[in-house]
Amino acid sequence: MLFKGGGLPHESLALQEKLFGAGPDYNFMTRIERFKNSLVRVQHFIRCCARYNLHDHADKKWFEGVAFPNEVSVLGPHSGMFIPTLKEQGSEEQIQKWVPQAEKHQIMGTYIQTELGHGTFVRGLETTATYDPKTEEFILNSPTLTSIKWWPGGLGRTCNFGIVMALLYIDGKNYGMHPFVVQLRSLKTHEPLPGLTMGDIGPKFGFDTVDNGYLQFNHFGIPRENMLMKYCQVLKNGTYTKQTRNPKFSYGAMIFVRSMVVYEVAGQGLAKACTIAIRYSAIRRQSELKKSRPEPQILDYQTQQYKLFPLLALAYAVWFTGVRMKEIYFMVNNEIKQGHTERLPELHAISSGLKAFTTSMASWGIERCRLACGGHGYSAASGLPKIYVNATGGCTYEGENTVMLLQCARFLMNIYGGVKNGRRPSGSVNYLGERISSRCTLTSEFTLKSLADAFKHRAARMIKEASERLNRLQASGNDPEDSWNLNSVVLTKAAEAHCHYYMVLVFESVVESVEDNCVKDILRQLCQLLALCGIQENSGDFIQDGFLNNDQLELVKQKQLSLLSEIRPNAVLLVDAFEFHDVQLGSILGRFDGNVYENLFKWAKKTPLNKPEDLIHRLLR
Ligand SMILES: CCCCCCCCCC/C=C\CCCC(=O)SCCNC(=O)CCNC(=O)[C@H](O)C(C)(C)COP(=O)(O)OP(=O)(O)OC[C@H]1O[C@@H](n2cnc3c(N)ncnc32)[C@H](O)[C@@H]1OP(=O)(O)O
Ligand SMILES: Cc1cc2nc3c(=O)[nH]c(=O)nc-3n(C[C@H](O)[C@H](O)[C@H](O)COP(=O)(O)OP(=O)(O)OC[C@H]3O[C@@H](n4cnc5c(N)ncnc54)[C@H](O)[C@@H]3O)c2cc1C
Repeated sequence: MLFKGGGLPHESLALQEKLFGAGPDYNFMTRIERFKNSLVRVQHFIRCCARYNLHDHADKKWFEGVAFPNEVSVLGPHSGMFIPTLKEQGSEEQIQKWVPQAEKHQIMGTYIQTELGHGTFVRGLETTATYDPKTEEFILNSPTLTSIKWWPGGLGRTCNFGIVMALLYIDGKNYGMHPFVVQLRSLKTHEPLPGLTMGDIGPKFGFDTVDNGYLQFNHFGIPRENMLMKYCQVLKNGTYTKQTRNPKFSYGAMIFVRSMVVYEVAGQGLAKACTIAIRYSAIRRQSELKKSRPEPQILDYQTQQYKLFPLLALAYAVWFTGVRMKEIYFMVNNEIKQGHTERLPELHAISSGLKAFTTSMASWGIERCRLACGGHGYSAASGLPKIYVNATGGCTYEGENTVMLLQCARFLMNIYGGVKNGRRPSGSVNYLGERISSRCTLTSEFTLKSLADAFKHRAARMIKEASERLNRLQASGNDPEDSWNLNSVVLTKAAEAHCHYYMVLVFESVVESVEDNCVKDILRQLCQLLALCGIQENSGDFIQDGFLNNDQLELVKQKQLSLLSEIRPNAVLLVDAFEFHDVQLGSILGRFDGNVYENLFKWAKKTPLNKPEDLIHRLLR
């Protein structure tokens, strides 16, 4: 119950739906079959929402976790981007017009921003929306090959609406990127409307159940009322007005998804992979530890523990950080709605940084879980390939990770520059205003405070050095842009150090808040392991300025190893505590009942290659 709280009733309801749990095995389907099967489940999900009166987004999420295990359905872009953008960027009238239809799934939408030629550089997008006061329409056009919209989820076959990000032109003047609500397909025939060329972009690394698509506009007219007008308006006569608000408000949908991805993608993905690998390691027996004794569970090998327990600690850390990230998003977004925009830059920085840091760590961790399962980990029956291909997409979509770290670094450089000029930082960066201690106080007790302080020191030092290096590059004659580029590796590492510190701090605060002493002790061990592994893996960062000495590093190593034995008795319980149902894991290796071998054999017998098939038979005869 540490994790699920009020969500369980909805999950149990979803698990009762036969269509979700049973049905054909995903691994034996072609891409088209996977896509069709997902659509069937989407329709059933929509029926369930009506039947069980599921309106609240969180309630639906619990349901979705069972209906679409380890995959994104076309409902992802619809409920994760289309509806939030309508709500955040639409005027009251626009919200009244479209949101109820969208929430009842009478219209299905997506978020259409990326183009063939540009994804990262939003200011480089080329699609135009030119206002014509005579017809009171915006004319959407794709002027070049590279301006064709490319990637939006659900665009290929499913969605009949989309929010299109396009450059607004009035009277020859470019007003920059704005969001437009565009009907794409007929509500009767589902055919693309005249003036639109659209389809699916083809097979991908993962995301098989989503029809990521392309869209080319050929002078396609939409009513004036379809520009989302909460922050900027175009009047009938073509007059452009805007509130004196931050132009980056039109990037709000991206901040929202980045904030959610930490928990929904990185936290969930890694926790599932750890559940599979640790349960399987308790079932699998191999080799000899002692002569003439039964083969041990592979989880008893110290090397196996060394592979998996740090990932378990990381899974807990990312999960808690994801929950905190969501809370911060909703808190700051409420402030923004009330006109207080002061914390927007910090929200942008921390959501960009954590999205990048946690999805990269989770991808790496899921792959390590697969390796830790040996041969059976390589089989699709492990469930790990599906978890990996979907989670690793999070490193690219919603802002490529390096680019996101650089956004975070940009904020850190601004703050550090301010501190140098006497400003006091606050929130997640308040430590940049503190004096950095030059020696580490770490002792063999390894209190969580002393561990967090070590990460604080590392982050503060790396940010300071990145800033000083930037200044030196400029002082030696490079212009600001070249200096930034020549310093960008150092900047990304400073941003990672900041995110790492943030994650350790969140974990520490969760441990401190737990009242049950037994649970607290176990979580403390995990938090210590997370921090100690972070120190060891990045030991250069901690010894470079003499902060940590060799004796302390030796203590770190010793404690890390002793924690492995301390965590071992609770390891399986710690993954059971995530409370993933077998349907959500989709893994034979990670089955709750541990009945791995019998089910692997049954599963292999069902593989389509074992069915009589004329051509294969003729070729082999
Ligand atoms: C409900 C549950 C949800 C579940 C979610 C999980 C399920 C997922 C399902 C869906 C699956 C996939 C969806 C994927 C969808 C997409 O990928 S949509 C496309 C996303 N595209 C991107 O993310 C593009 C990335 N690029 C950018 O964001 C920007 O172009 C970039 C920030 C890189 C640069 O923007 P510029 O305009 O060029 O800005 P700069 O000149 O660099 O900076 C100017 C200042 O603006 C600040 N800034 C930038 N962005 C923001 C922002 N979003 N908010 C606030 N402020 C911002 C920046 O820091 C600069 O500030 P400064 O001048 O330093 O003070
Ligand atoms: C599964 C998936 C789903 C998606 N869904 C949607 C969707 O629903 N709607 C939508 O609009 N888009 C969607 N996208 C597109 C996605 O948002 C973009 O692919 C993403 O933002 C990365 O942009 P890019 O492809 O231009 O990468 P690129 O920018 O071309 O990245 C390539 C390399 O260049 C580097 N690079 C680029 N710029 C810089 C820089 N300034 N500094 C340093 N390095 C740089 C990157 O770090 C990277 O290594 C989706 C993508 C994927 C993979």
